Amino acid sequence: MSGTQQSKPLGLKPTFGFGDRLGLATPGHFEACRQQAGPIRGIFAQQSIREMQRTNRTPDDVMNAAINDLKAVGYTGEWGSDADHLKTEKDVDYTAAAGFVFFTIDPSDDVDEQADDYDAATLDQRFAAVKGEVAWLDRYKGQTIQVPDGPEIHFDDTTLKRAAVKYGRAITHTIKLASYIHKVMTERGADYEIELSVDETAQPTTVAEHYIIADQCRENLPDPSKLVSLAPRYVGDFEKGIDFKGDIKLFEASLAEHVAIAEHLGPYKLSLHSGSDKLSVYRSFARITRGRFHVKTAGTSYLEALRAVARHEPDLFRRIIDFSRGRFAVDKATYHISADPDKVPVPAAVADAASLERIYLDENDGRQILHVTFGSVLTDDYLKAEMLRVLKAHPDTHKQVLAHHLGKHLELLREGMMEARDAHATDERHTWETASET
Ligand SMILES: O=C(O)[C@@H](O)[C@H](O)[C@H](O)C(=O)CO
Repeated sequence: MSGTQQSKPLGLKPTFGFGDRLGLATPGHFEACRQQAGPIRGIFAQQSIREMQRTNRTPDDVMNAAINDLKAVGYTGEWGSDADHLKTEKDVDYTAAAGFVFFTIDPSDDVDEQADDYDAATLDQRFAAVKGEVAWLDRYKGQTIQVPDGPEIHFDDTTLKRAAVKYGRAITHTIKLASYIHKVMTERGADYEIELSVDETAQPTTVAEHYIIADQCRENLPDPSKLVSLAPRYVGDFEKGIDFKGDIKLFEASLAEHVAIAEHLGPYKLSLHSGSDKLSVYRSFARITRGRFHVKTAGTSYLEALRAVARHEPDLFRRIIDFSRGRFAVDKATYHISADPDKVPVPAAVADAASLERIYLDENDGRQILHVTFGSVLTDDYLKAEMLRVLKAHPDTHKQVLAHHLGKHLELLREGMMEARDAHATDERHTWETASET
């Protein structure tokens, strides 16, 4: 298979992840890129281990769906593949064998998610348990570091203890898994790149914690240049399938500090997970990162597939809604979402098909009910077969709704990049334009 059909590392170029849980979305994803991406590169094969487990799909299924659909549209440009939320060496073997070249390390199971709430006594107790794993602590002890164009960070004892308790074991896990990825890809003779993601944790990553995580990666990864992306836990709420919740000005100010650290210790991109539908922050995310970003989406494409089903077979859409409502209480368990099904009318109470589409695909609570139950629907033999039948019978509708919806995402990101370029036209610092040439 020719090189142009294989995914490749995309370095510091602006990238957008198109998670496809069905294996039929790439035509619409590619069309969205064709219409709106500009210099943003598409990562057309992106699934987490969790998603593949929930949909009974393999890394080969995900990779081959992207390759075949890109070949079908005659695309010979560069594109990426993201083996997302990897936690173990087995996850690495499983996805590397399918040809993935971008590996998202997720050490969140080793993050102490209550660390910010510990009082001094509890913090000392927790610190005693991790002390043996954080020999790096002395490197920062008593230091005050002024990050160029960024925050002044004071590494006082409490800050260091809290960072050690919160991320100490996650740093160890990251270095170990990154070293294994390096070994596997070197043996395969394949280039690769890494993202570190702690986005799915309860408490925001402080600038001191970001600095320590990135500095330790720079010191200990076999090839630090392979760390092209980092997803801290940002301030604000990034719930699945709906727009950003929080103070945008606070988010922008915090993001600017994270960007300064990434430029100083990297450079590497900042990554935004659960990027689906975060339309209110996209322009500032692209502007403040100056186009040095990665955005990940997945659930929103599943919802657009349901929109295509709703438009052609409303009775099947009703059946999927009823089934999803029955599964919601169980499936919502691993997500941080605020949907309340009691606030959403059951399909039998909504006669009009257009109203049902609006309630369950354009309003927050309905979107989240359908979003988090994707795994149950896509592992129900009848509903999955019916959904695939309708989408295969109406590929143009599926492609059109995806291109329209994901196109809105890309358009806002591109506008933010243009704002950055205009604002920094005379700035000699690396901007997204030079990155996109490397
Ligand atoms: O649900 C998943 O496992 C993925 O969508 C994962 O959350 C991914 O990293 C993401 O944030 C896409 O929106």
